[in-house]
Amino acid sequence: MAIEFKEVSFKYPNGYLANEKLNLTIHEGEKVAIVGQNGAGKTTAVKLMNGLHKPSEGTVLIDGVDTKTKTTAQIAKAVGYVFQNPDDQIFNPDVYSEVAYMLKKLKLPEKDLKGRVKWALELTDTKKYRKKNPLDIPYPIRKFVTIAAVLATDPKYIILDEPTAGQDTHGIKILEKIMDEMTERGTAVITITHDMGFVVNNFQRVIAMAHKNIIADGTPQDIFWNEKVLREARICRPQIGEISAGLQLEKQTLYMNEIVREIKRYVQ
Ligand SMILES: Nc1ncnc2c1ncn2[C@@H]1O[C@H](COP(=O)(O)OP(=O)(O)OP(=O)(O)O)[C@@H](O)[C@H]1O
Repeated sequence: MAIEFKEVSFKYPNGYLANEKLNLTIHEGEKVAIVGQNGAGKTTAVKLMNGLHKPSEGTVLIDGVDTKTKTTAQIAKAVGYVFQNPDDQIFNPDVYSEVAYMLKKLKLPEKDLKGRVKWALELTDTKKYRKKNPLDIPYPIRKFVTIAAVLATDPKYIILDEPTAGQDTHGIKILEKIMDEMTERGTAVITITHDMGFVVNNFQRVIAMAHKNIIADGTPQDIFWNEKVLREARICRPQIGEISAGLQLEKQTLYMNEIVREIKRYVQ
């Protein structure tokens, strides 16, 4: 079971080509970060995954089914997409209704609906806001409300578009807990982010995009020690990597525990 892109290109109605011949496979249960400069085509690519966009050329398959043969609503049952801007997603007058909305549409029995909403609100730490108007709560929490609304539908694949934007350390911890819980349940988590520290701490697979295309797909080590990829995707090596490079350690690393071990070896 997988999301597969085969030579996928996408052109916006104004003729702008935003993705060009993308090839990609993401399996159920995988955790993947997508990184790259602004305008590289990341959001366009993930919208192709859940049918918000259909390819201009090539094929997107969800568990073997061509997205062109399904409506966005049908695809969204398997592939949940959390918008970059929560205000593009939220339209209900209170948090509980927002999280329950899709489940009502799917005609889930009342008991199951309540259980799912409770679970999603607890996992995202938004339960205490359930009676509030989403517009009256701060942006980072509003973002978690939109995550809860998608989690509640229990998708096989979940896309988080820049979930780290505006989050403090507490918010990042909640995000990490959500991603871990989802991958444990076998859900694939696909995350666009500009926070490279978050990437190395949470992902073993990183896709780097630049100029409408995927320029690298590998481990954090493959991505962050490749100067050409860093330059083209206009991304920075995470701080631990910079320190490691600056100190010219024998074993270059991106990870805190490893750099501590390496430095201890020098001072002992
Ligand atoms: N509706 C649209 N019509 C025309 N061009 C668009 C449209 N939406 C996006 N684009 C263009 O497509 C390109 C890719 O946009 P996309 O949002 O996929 O990039 P991104 O990598 O997600 O960037 P960011 O990190 O800034 O969100 C950009 O140049 C953008 O201006």
